[in-house]
Amino acid sequence: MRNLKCAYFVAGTDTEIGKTLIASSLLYALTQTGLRTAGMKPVSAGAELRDGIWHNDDADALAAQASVVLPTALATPYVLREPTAPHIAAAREGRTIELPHILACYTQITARADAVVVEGVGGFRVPLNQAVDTADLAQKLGLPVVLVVGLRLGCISHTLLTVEAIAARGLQLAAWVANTVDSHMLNSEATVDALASRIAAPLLGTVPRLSAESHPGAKWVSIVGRYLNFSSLPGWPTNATPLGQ
Ligand SMILES: Nc1ncnc2c1ncn2[C@@H]1O[C@H](COP(=O)(O)OP(=O)(O)OP(=O)(O)O)[C@@H](O)[C@H]1O
Ligand SMILES: C[C@H](N)[C@H](N)CCCCCC(=O)O
Ligand SMILES: [Mg+2]
Repeated sequence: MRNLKCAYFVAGTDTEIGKTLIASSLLYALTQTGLRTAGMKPVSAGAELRDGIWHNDDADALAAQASVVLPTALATPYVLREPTAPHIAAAREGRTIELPHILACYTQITARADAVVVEGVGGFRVPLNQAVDTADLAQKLGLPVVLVVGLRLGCISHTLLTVEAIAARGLQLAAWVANTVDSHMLNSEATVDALASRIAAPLLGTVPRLSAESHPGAKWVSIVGRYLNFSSLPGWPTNATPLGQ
């Protein structure tokens, strides 16, 4: 913990809306500054067996942008096999997700890294077991939250509910990102404006829907950073150069 300069909890308005993409982009930008960076996906649901090891795509994506190599047992203490609600996936494997174990892993990670990005699972109140959910995990970690909004019809209410839940846990909403899920959405700019006028935290930027055609041969993690200005994040390293420059 002594060396830790910054750490963030990346939450989302839903599952499959870009948390991993934005968390990876954050890690990419932090790694560029020369910091020792680590990614954590404490609970993952959906894994495939390769060479006798269960792999989760999110955990692998974060690890690919981090400079500190962590054992899976620390970075992702719960690699669950089925791509379903984690408490259900865990129960079907005869496992129970335990918050104290996740917190102990996080503490060990902070001893090895200067910057840590933790990705949540699904939306903000996904159950982890019968007693606790992702919001409890975020609260116990006590990290500033970066909220990824999946920009599509319905996201206004999802976002405002999530912002309320973050505040109810006494957590700091450090910033939010609008990530385009539906590129055909009507009035997407007005939607972002409507959210911006209701959220008392900075908008890091709006990420368009990327495609192999729009950005041929490009690494998406670096492309995403061009649309985001991370500098308002608490603890953001002062030597970081905006990725668009
Ligand atoms: N702006 C974007 N442009 C193009 N593809 C995107 C964009 N954002 C996300 N995606 C794609 O959408 C899918 C879901 O994104 P991602 O895995 O980051 O979501 P998530 O919120 O982390 O999901 P989960 O709840 O499973 O962790 C991925 O295939 C990702 O590459
Ligand atoms: C499998 C998926 N991609 C996520 N990892 C888990 C999403 C759980 C959502 C649970 C829910 O809110 O209903
Ligand atoms: Mg993810």
